[in-house]
This record gives sequence, C-alpha cells and structure tokens, in this order.
Amino acid sequence: MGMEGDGPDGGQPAPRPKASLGERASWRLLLGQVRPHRRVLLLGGLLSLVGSLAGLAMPVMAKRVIDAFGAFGALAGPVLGLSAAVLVGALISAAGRFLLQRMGETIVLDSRRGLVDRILRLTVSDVDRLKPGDLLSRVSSDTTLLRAVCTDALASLVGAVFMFLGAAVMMAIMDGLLLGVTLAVVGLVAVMGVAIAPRIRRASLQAQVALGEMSSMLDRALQAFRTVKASGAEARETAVVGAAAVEARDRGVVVAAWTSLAGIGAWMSVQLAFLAVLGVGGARVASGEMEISALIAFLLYLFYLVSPIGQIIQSLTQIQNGLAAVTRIQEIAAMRTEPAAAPVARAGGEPVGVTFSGVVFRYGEDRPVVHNGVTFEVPAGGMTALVGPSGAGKSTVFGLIERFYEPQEGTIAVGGRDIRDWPLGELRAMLGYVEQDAPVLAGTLRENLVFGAPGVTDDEVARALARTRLDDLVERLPEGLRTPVGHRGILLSGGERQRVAIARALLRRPRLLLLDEATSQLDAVNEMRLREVVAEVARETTVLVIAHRLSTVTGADRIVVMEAGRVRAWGTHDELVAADELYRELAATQFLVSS
Ligand SMILES: Nc1ncnc2c1ncn2[C@@H]1O[C@H](COP(=O)(O)OP(=O)(O)OP(=O)(O)O)[C@@H](O)[C@H]1O
Repeated sequence: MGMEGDGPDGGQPAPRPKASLGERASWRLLLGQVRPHRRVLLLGGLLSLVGSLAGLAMPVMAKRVIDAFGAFGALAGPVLGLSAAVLVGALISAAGRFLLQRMGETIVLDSRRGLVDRILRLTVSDVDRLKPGDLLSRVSSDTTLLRAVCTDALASLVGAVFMFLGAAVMMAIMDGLLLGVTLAVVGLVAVMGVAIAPRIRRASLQAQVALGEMSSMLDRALQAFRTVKASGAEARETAVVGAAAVEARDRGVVVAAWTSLAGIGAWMSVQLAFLAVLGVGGARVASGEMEISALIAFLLYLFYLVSPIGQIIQSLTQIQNGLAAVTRIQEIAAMRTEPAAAPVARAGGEPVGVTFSGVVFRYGEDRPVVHNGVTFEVPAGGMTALVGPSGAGKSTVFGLIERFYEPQEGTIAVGGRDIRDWPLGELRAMLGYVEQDAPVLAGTLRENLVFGAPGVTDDEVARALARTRLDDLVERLPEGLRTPVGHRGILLSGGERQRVAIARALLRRPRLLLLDEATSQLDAVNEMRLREVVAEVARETTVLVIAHRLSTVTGADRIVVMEAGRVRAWGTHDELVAADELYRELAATQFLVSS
C-alpha cells in the first residue's frame, strides 16, 4: 500500500514541482511527527493484527459449523470457538486502537506546543506582516485536523492494512485463483484513488486557508469592536466574515465531493469483487472443482479483504486533509525565528547609555527609508528625550534598540557594546520597554505588574506602585492587586494603563528605560504625575523618553530633535530654543515659549 502517497510524485519534478515538493515534504513532516512514537505505533498495529487474526479465524470456524451441519456432527464446539474468536478479536482490536489514538493525541499536543513556541519566537518584522487570526487558526483548527489524521486515519490505516494483508494471505492459502480475480478488481479501484488523492489535498488546503482568512476577518472586527459599532459597520463586517465563511464552505463542499467519489470507489470495489468471485467461484462449484463451503468461506474472507479497502481509502482521503494542515503548520516552521532566549534574571546594575552611529533603516525593501543616517548619543544615567514631528522615526529608534528589527547600515551600541554582540536575552533584560499604547494583558493587576519579573517580592511591587503613583488606585480597588483588569486592561483608564506599564518595566530593574510616552491621552493631573514618575526614575537609571508633548521634557538633561529620519539638533531646552528653528517652532505651538 502507500502508493497513494508517492503516486502523484512519480519522481518527476515537472510539471508541478511546487505541489509535489510540498506533498513530499508534508508526508515527511507527518511521518517525522509519528517517528518518535513508532514503538507504540508498532505495538498498536500488532494488537490490531492479532485482533484481526482472531477475526480471520471466524470464516474457518464458520466453514466448520457448516461442515458439521452436513455431517450432523456436534455443533457446540465450533459455535463456542466462533464466539470466543469474535470476542477476543474485538477486545484485542479495541486495545490496539486505544493505543494508537492515545499516540495521536500526544502527537497533536507536541505539534501544538511546538507551533506556539515557534510563533512566539518569530521575528517582530515577520509577525507585522502576518494576520493574528490566521495564526490562531493554525494552532487551533489545523492541529485539530492533524488530530483527525493521527487518531482516526493513521490508526485505521495501520489496522486496515494488517487486516487486508491477513485476509489476502488466508485467501491465497484457500484459493489463489479467486484471490487473483479479487485483487484485479481492487487494483482498478485503487488507481482511481490515486488520481483523486491530490485533488482532495488541494481543496482541503484551500478550505483551511479560507478558514484562517475567516478567523483573521473576525479578529479584525473584534480588535476594533467599539469602532465597528460607532461606525455602524456591524452588518458590513458580518458580511465580510460571512464571505470568508462561504469560501470555506465551498472548498469544504469540493472536499466532500471528491471524498464521496472515493467512497463510491470503495463501495464499487466491494460489489465488483463480490460479483466477480461469485461468478468465477460459482462456475467452479458447479463443475465440482470447489466445495460450496469453501466458496462461502472465501466470500467471507472477501469481506475481510475489501472492508479494509474502504477504510484504507477513507483514511487516505482523511490523510490528504491532514497533509493540507501539515503544510500550513510547516509554513510557520519554515519561518526564521529568534534564538530561543535563555531566561535571564533581571539585569539590575549600573545605568547604560546608547549610541546610534549612521543608522540607515527601512521596514522592508519596498518601503521608504525611515532612518537616513541617524547619529546620536545618550549618556548613561539621567533623562534624554526624543522629540520631533509625527513620523520622524522616533518609535523606530526603540524598535531598533530592542532588536525587533535590524538596521541596513550603521551600528547601535548599548553600554558601549554593539547590540549584535549582546546575547538577545541579556540585551532585552537590560532594557525596560513601554510601548506607545502601553498594552495591559488580561489577568489580574498583579499578574500584569510582575509579567517581566515573575520572582519579585511584594515589597518591590509595593515600591513600584508607590513610585508610579498607583498605590491610591490599588487601595480603591475592591480586590486590590488581585482585581482583574479585563481584556487589554479595559477596566483601567488610559493614564492608569500607562503607569501600570511603567511599573511593569521598572520591576525588571532596567539599566535603560525606553518610554514611548503617549501623553496626548492624559489629562493635566495624570500628565504631571507621569512627569514626576519619569524624573524620579531618571535618578536611578537611564531614561530615553519619546515625548509627544514638549511640556513633559523641558527639564530633560538632553533633548534630541529628529526630523524625517535624521537627527537635526540636540541640547537642553534652553539651548535648543536658542539654536534650533524646528524646536523653537514646536515649543511655540505648544505655548512653552513666546515666539
Ligand atoms: N512596523 C512598521 N512597518 C512598516 N512601517 C512602519 C512600521 N512602524 C512605523 N512605520 C513607518 O515608519 C515611519 C516612522 O514611524 P515612527 O513610528 O518611528 O515615527 P514616530 O516619529 O514615532 O511618529 P509618532 O510621533 O507619530 O509616533 C512612519 O512613516 C511609519 O509609517
């Protein structure tokens, strides 16, 4: 067997090298997942075989029962033997199937864990281009398909192949000629199966892609749930998700059509083989070459031979679906990942500085240049502010320091050492990073605070809360630190979310705090609190803050002014007001100086 697997390849690279390569690689991947469990597979298969052998004894017993009829002999022995064979066979088969199915569950678990691990280690630049919904669907729905393959299809396939072989051997012993007739018919149908298999795989792949698309469309609507409602776009978004669902249904129907056709093939093989054997065997009984009981026993074996064929075809069509899923799982496995970061304890230690030298960066080959020779220096300790018009490339500076992206030219050094020479885990452990939208994860307030440093003590948490002026909030909350903050921290205000993010970063004891400060969403009181917090933190560590409002940074030790991917000036507030036109303009529009 197994010809359905390598049939379409035919060892020829043309005419669809990509499809056949994909198929072979998918098979290899599927088998690679099974390989570690080959002992269980063998044991399960063996038990199925023993079970089948017990089952195979049945026709022989039946023959003896019939012969006993004819000879008016004792019936009790053969009937008891028959019953025992059926019972033992069923029990052993069930044990074999259980083993195989348990193996399937383990394989799915391994593939889910592996997939999640890989997804979380993908690079930021790759994930920027992927759709979160589609990634989710790969972990949930594609691995579920894999489960169907490993638990049902693979288990049935192994059992059915053993059954088929066992029956073929018994039939060969009984009557070689009739076996030849049977196999000729079965062979014809198998050829049909070979032709159908790749079509099922292709349609199934398209169905899974459509399902992934549907998840990402739904994800898009849920991510912007309030905007969808406020824009009155519910019906339109429902239609968009619905269209993707229709596509998935259509592809599923194609899979169903081909699968039914394969099913007809299996059914035909049973009927045709039965008729052929009845015809040829009947003639031989009529001519006295064969006993009628032998023909009946052979016909019973025929069902043992052809019913696994139905199962084999069904399993192979199911495996085609699984191969489609493996292809999608494999796409993630083929993407580059960051090195697995060994967990690094909180860095602690002296503040460090940052140096950018001639950094040139664009987000993609077809994207505009964002940094066009950025050079500046942030000394260790104190507060340095990055200011400049929107789109100047300020947030990008942070992404580069964290090594979310690699610059095309120039070097970046942290603590006097090129960031490419730092082990990634150590580099990131030195940095505290507060994004512009300061995400808060679902869970309790405490879980959010200790997210970056799970081992911190309650005293440290209390200190971080006091420093970020969150202690009042915690006192007011009904369950204190154990209060759930809701999905994406929706139960907190914008200012609170931001301070939670800062407290989280501080608990890692960073040697350099990167703070992308979206003060625009804060009211005057919150903004002042934040300014106090930042000034306090800057006494202990280096703070590099992206300021969207100059009011927060007038007191900074140094201000770097960026414009259109370059640094145009740096100095203190007073120096810049005196020397830099753009800074003076920015300051004037924000009522910090009279122009
Ligand atoms: N992940 C990304 N992929 C592709 N392009 C991006 C990405 N992030 C930012 N950009 C582009 O890079 C440019 C600089 O963005 P950046 O966020 O660094 O600017 P900024 O100075 O921080 O702006 P703002 O003050 O509005 O936050 C923008 O034109 C933006 O479109």
